Amino acid sequence: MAFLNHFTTAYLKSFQGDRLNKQLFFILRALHKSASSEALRISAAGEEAIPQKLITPADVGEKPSFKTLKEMPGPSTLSNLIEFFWRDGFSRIHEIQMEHRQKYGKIFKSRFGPQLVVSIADRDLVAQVLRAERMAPQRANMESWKEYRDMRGRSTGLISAEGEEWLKMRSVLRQLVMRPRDVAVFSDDVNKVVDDLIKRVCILRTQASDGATVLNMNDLFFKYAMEGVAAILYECRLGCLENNIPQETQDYISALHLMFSSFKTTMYAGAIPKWLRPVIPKPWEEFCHSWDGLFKFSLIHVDKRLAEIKAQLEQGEEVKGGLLTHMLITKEMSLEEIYANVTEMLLAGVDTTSFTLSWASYLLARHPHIQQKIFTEVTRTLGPGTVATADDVPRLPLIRGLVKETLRLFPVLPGNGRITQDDLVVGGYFIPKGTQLALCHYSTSLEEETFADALDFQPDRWIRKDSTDRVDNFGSIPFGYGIRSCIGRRIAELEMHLALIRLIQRFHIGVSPLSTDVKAKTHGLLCPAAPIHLQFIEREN
Ligand code: HEM
Repeated sequence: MAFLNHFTTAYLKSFQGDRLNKQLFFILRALHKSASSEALRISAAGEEAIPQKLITPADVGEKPSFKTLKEMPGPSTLSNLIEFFWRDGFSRIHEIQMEHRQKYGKIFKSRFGPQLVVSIADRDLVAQVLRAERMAPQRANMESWKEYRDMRGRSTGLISAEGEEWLKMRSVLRQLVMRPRDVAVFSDDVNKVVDDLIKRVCILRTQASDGATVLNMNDLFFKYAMEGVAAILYECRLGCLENNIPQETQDYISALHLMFSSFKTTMYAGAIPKWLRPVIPKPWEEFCHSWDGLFKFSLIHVDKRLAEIKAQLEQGEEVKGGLLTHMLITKEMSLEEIYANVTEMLLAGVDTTSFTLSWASYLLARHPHIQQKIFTEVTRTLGPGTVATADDVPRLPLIRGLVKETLRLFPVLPGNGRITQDDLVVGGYFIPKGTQLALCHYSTSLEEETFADALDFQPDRWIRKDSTDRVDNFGSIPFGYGIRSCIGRRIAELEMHLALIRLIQRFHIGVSPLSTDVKAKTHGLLCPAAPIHLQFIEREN
């Protein structure tokens, strides 16, 4: 989901902010106040209803004490250019976030040509911005995504849609997958994919010279995540974990790799102005080519299910099914909207989940004592050999802590974006409506004030001691927050929890001598900078 990274949005929107003066701010605020006093945000499962809070002059004191964007510190355009284009800053976005936080403080600005981005690297300020969101928050300018869809006559999906269009689709989808109990029904489907994951681990380790090592875990988890999410979205199996992967699945994987491996290329597709495309055609061509591949795959699977449903109805049979069947039968979304949403969800759901699983198993391997503690919890709670379902997960707080802690240390999306829909005062600065914000989740999740010994891997820090003890959420919000947060969160958690439980039940996971100390790099998402090789040693039950 390279699109979510704040630096990728840098080119997207021209900034008009510094011009607004403080007097105008008071007039605008007064208008906003009357319009929004009773506004409540949509209440959704897992999306708390929060009274909309706009920043008013009263909030900032009778005498305005806020500063303008001109006064905000930050790196110069030139140093940014050098950092990104000469020093390959694109692969160190998470580190640059930390460096800038250190150097410029909780809030700073960066300029990328005409685009100004305000970065917010503080838990409480991030909370303030997200709590003040309106009904349909905007993440970034999605012009290039929309242009492709218009060109091909396709609809936008949740990621690329905005405003009313987005709100309509979101209200359909959130009813289907936002609550843990909505996705619990997919436990059996996901467990079948976990069966295949375990079989694959067994095959791969027997092929290794030591009979234990699986090389490049992310390759395996990529296939697992794709198979898992497709089992839920398309209600079918793709064969990713088989010895011979079917051609159409392979074509899809290539399209997906093209979208991400050429991260810079796809980023430039949006950055390069249309008039320059005849001179530099490759980025836009590759961008369109990978989208063609992704849509083609969804069309095949959605159309197949649609044909099955029609045949069943013609036979007078009762139609039963999962998510896709529900969407096709209820027709709350048009067929084009269904194509677009399953395409975007599959795109969003594979690398995110597989990187997190790779990091989680790497961390387990690096911390055998913690792994043993989790193994003990799992065996004591479930008993030997039990295949866990979603209903068991609440009784396994360390498994949940493992995933949360992994995402705190390695948030797949190290930064997220928002375009302000109101004028705001944040951290003492006046930020005009329409400003691109970058929420620096990587840096907030490593803040000592929120997480003691922040660099240490401690899954048990997420276990509540009593009902009053709340681990502060805004320090680490890997799935985002509020109405525009990750729609696939519960699906991802189900896939990760069930896979990790079974791997821990069956194997002791160790670091292979072939794997050195693996660091993170940013490649759109935060991913391992080197392949992770792990040993899987069968446990004796
Ligand atoms: C570890 C796994 C995952 C992580 C860490 C993750 C993280 C995120 C984040 C941070 C956002 C942006 C939220 C915001 O702007 O506030 C997001 C959006 C989104 N994610 Fe995920 N995600 C994961 C897995 C998935 C899966 C499995 C799916 C689909 C099945 C999915 C589908 C989406 C979609 C469609 C959006 C856009 C939502 C909207 O704009 O309404 N994600 N995700």
